[in-house]
Order: sequence, then structure tokens, then C-alpha cells
Amino acid sequence: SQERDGRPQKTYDFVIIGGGTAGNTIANRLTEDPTINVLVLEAGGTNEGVINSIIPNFCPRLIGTSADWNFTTTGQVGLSNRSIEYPRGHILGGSSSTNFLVYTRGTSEDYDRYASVTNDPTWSWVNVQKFFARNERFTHSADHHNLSGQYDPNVHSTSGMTAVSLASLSSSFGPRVIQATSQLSNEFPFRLDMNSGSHLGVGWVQSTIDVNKRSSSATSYLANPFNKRPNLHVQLNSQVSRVLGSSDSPSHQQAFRTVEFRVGSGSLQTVLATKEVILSAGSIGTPTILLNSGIGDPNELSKINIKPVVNLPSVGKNLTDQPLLVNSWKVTATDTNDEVARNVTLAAQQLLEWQTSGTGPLVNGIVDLLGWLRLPTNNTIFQDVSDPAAGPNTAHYELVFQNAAGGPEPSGNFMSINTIVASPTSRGSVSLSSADPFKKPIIDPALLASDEDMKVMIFALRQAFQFLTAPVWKNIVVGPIFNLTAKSTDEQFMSYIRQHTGTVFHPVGTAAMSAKNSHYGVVDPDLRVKGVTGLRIADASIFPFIPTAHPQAAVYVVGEKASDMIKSTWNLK
Ligand SMILES: Cc1cc2nc3c(=O)[nH]c(=O)nc-3n(C[C@H](O)[C@H](O)[C@H](O)COP(=O)(O)OP(=O)(O)OC[C@H]3O[C@@H](n4cnc5c(N)ncnc54)[C@H](O)[C@@H]3O)c2cc1C
Repeated sequence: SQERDGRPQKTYDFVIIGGGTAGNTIANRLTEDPTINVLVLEAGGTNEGVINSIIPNFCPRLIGTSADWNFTTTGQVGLSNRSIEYPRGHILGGSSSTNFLVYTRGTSEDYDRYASVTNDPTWSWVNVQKFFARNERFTHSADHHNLSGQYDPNVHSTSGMTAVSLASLSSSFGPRVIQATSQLSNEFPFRLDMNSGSHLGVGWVQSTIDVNKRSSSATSYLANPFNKRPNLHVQLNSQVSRVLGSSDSPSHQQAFRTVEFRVGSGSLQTVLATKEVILSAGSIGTPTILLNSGIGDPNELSKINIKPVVNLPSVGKNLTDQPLLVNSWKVTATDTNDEVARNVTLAAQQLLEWQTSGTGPLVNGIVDLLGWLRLPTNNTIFQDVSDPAAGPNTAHYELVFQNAAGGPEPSGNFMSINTIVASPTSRGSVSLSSADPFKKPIIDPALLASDEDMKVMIFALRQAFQFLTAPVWKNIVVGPIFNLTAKSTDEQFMSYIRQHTGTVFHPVGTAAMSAKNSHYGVVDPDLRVKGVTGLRIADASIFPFIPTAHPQAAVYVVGEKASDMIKSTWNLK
């Protein structure tokens, strides 16, 4: 049952903090057992009827709305001291209700590295396959086109929860990118399926789209009939301030089974989990709640008058995100997606087509193809620091191909090759400025803070120019609409990059897992918070390294794997 104003009862078996990507996954799986009950506390409102969340192509419109936490970063040293918007989903489904829908798993090396740093083989690529399969329900595209040659059906599941599909074909752009991969096949090989565990190359994007609508954790794991389960209570507009400790006998550790929250701007109340509290508030929300609860670095907490309760200095540290730079070129092709932003009649037509027949350009997200690429082996960027990629088959940088300019242009047609540092070396933090639990945290994602990340971004942008030397672009590409050419110096690249880079919205790592008994980290590989009882964390904050991916698929794996572990701890069905 979804309740907006009703007060929850005072005890549950499990309380899940955050009805987001991982949180709703766990809410569904635990309530498969009718003998236990679960409360989900979600700060945001309902996803139902939120049209910008439903129509795939409208995804960017959610930024800055009430479905967004509307965070901003500190001044970023790597971005000429600019502070930038830092969106996070504030709505049932969390960021899975507001993200840009790209479905990428990362590489086998990403998961094998999680297994090796945590000393727990259950995190290896081979061992997490069943969780991808439980999550994914691969489906057809809105235009029913033949998908052969665009993906590998052998690495996909059709029986999971969250829909995944290829885009409907709408233009000459995608086929041109594919042709360029055969013309420049050494540097930019074609990749049939980047979700096979090996992602290097350029291929078609897969998205969490159910034919023509967004598929989120709210529309899949909390769909009817799951949301009608009598043992599941989802409480919206309920922001958690803290988890409260009490001494647990006989272990003498602190138990954190009491959750403090308020509904709307009402007064504080508490609810008790008799079995476990599961913290799934995301990479920003989770460390914020932990720090407010006195779980973190005791010195830093004392300075802002929060009583230190558990000494875990890694809370809020290790924030890792991927810098993104949007780069657009003017083209002679006329079948781009630019016109709709400046033509209200066309916009109304597209909306009507989506509403009446579920077809047309709005069924797609905003990304057409992706490329996952490495620096050449003789490149010297990582000669003095260790290579941050998860392994030799994992990308250093990513190219994002879009059949439009990055933003609305007054006239003309465009294409974009956006560049991302996929394996960054920079690390930032989430911290608090005061003991007020409802105050926004201080977010420093340290974008392009390291020299290596800047050098990789320069390299990636040079490679975007290189991609456009393929013969297929002759007579198509007119030139960049930014102030650089392939011949510009590194200094010129650097100054442009610092002025214009932002984020691809992938913060992770602020409550990282590490091996049992290790001197750093926040959770053990079973996702239990170190040194306490009653509290697990399951969301994007637990990754010790950023998945070399748009991370939602990996977060769903965290949700499914956490559910498995919790069920086995408590002998649930
Ligand atoms: C604009 C944007 C675009 C993105 N694009 C993509 C993409 O195309 N592909 C991709 O794979 N990934 C993308 N991502 C990233 C991806 O969506 C996230 O990594 C993933 O959804 C995170 O899941 P999570 O469970 O960790 O957190 P979330 O899904 O964000 O869930 C956290 C939930 O906790 C709630 N919460 C937080 N604090 C509290 C509190 N104190 N009390 C109660 N509730 C609380 C939040 O409201 C939210 O519902 C994007 C993200 C954004 C913001």
C-alpha cells in the first residue's frame, strides 16, 4: 500500500530508507515472504502521472523540478572553480525515475575487482550474472524493427523485472556512426553488445525503456500487484534524519534499528525495525544520514557538534564521479533531433503521436550510441600513477553519440560526441556543515581534479575529432560549434574543458565496501555496516570503485544481491 499522509505503525521487520533504485528492489524481494513486513520511507513524492518521468525523451526536463533534490557542488578546482548542479531523484524510484535511461553493466573486470578488493568471490562477474538476470526483462522496440546485428540476445534475460530495449530507428545518424566504425575499425571497432562483460568499442545503446515508457524501480518492482501486498508499506514525503543506536546485548555493539524521520515538515517521529534497517538513500543521502547519526570521522563530527557514536572515517569519502563534456558539430544532415526544441507545432505533434499510438521520436531516450575506449598502450598518462581502469579490457574514456546539439540552437542541424572520463583517478567527498539533519550536505565530486583526468579528457576530445575523419562524415560534418579544432593546442583544449565540463551524474563510493577487518571502508562485503548491528547499506554508495558504466544496472545488482543476503540471514522465502 502507498500512503501519503498516514502514519506508519511503530515497528516493522525491516525499514528501508529511500524508495530508490536499490531500495525498491529490496522492498519487492523481501515482501515475497508474506510472513514479514517492510516499511519504505521515501523523501520524494509519487512517480505516478509525472509525465516527464514517463516519456523517455523528456528525461532531461526533471532536473531542477520537485522530483530532484536540487543539490549543487562546491566550487570545483578542476572546473575553474565553478559549482554545478548535482541532480538526484527525489521521487519514488529515486534516480531510476529521473535518469537518462542508459543501461550498461560495466565489464567483467569491474566485478572481478570488487570480488578481489573485498576478498569475497560472490561479487565476481560470473557470480553476479543471476542478479542481472533477475533484474532485466529485455523487450522489443516501439517500432518493432529487427534487432539482429544490434545486440547479442545470449547475454540478456527476458524474465526479470526492469524493461530494457534498443531504441527505435529514427534517422540516418546511427547507421553513419556504425559505418564509421568499419572505416576506422582499428581505433573505433564495432561492439555488438557492450553488456556482455567486454565493452570496448562502439555500439548501440540499450535503455531502461518498456517499449515506449520509462521502466524504473517504481514502475517495475513496485508495480501492481506488488504494491498491493499487505506486508509492504511505502510512505512518501518522509525524510529520514538519523538512525539511532542502542546497545545490543550480547554483542555489546551498537544496534541501529531505530529510524528517525518526519512526514513533510511535520515533527520528528521514530519507527523500529525488529530485524534490520536498510539504508538505500543513494550516494549523497546515505553518507548524509550516517554522518548525522554520528557514524563517521569523530574529529570532523565533533567540529560541527555532532556526537561521534561509531568511528568510521571512510563515511562520505571516496566520492567518485565521471566528468562529462558536451561537444557538438554542425551537420548538413536534416534528420536530426534539433528542430523540435524550436518548433511548438512539431513538439505538439510528437506528443500527440506518443499519446495516441505510443510511437514517434519521444519513445527514445536522448542517446543513440556509446563508445568505450582505451588510451593506446604507448600512452604515458599513467606512467607515474597506477592505471585506474579495472583491467586491460576496461575503458579509460567514453564517447556518447547524440543526433542533436547538446542544447537548443536557434537554427541548423547538429550532432554531438560527448566525452566522459570513464575511469577517473580523482576522489571527492560528501560532508556536513552543521548538526541540522535537514540541511543540504557539502558535495565535492572533485571533477577533473587530477592531472590524469584532465589529460584523459583532452585525449577523448581529440579522439572525437579523429572519429569524424572517417569518410562517411565527408559532406555531413561542417565543423564544431565550440572554439577548438583538431589542431588546437593542449592548453587551448584545457581551458575549454575547464569552462564547460560537468557531470554525467554518476556519484558512487561514499560508503564503500571493503574486506572484513580492513582498516578502511564502511561496509563489509555482506553490506553490513562495520562495527554495528542491525544496519545494512544497499545503493550506489557501496561501490569501492566506480563501475565503468552508467551505473543503474550495477545498482540493481546491489539491490538483488542485498535481498538474497538478507533473505538468507533471516531464512526468508
Ligand atoms: C540526471 C541523472 C541522469 C542519469 N542517467 C543515468 C543513465 O542514463 N544510466 C544510468 O545507468 N545511470 C544514470 N544515472 C545514475 C543512476 O540513476 C544512479 O546511479 C542510480 O539510480 C542510483 O541508485 P541508488 O539506489 O543508489 O539511489 P537513488 O535511486 O537515487 O535512490 C535514493 C532514494 O533515497 C531517497 N532519499 C535520499 N535521502 C533520503 C532521506 N534522508 N530520507 C528518505 N529518503 C531519502 C531519494 O529521494 C531516492 O528516492 C543518472 C542519474 C541522474 C541523477
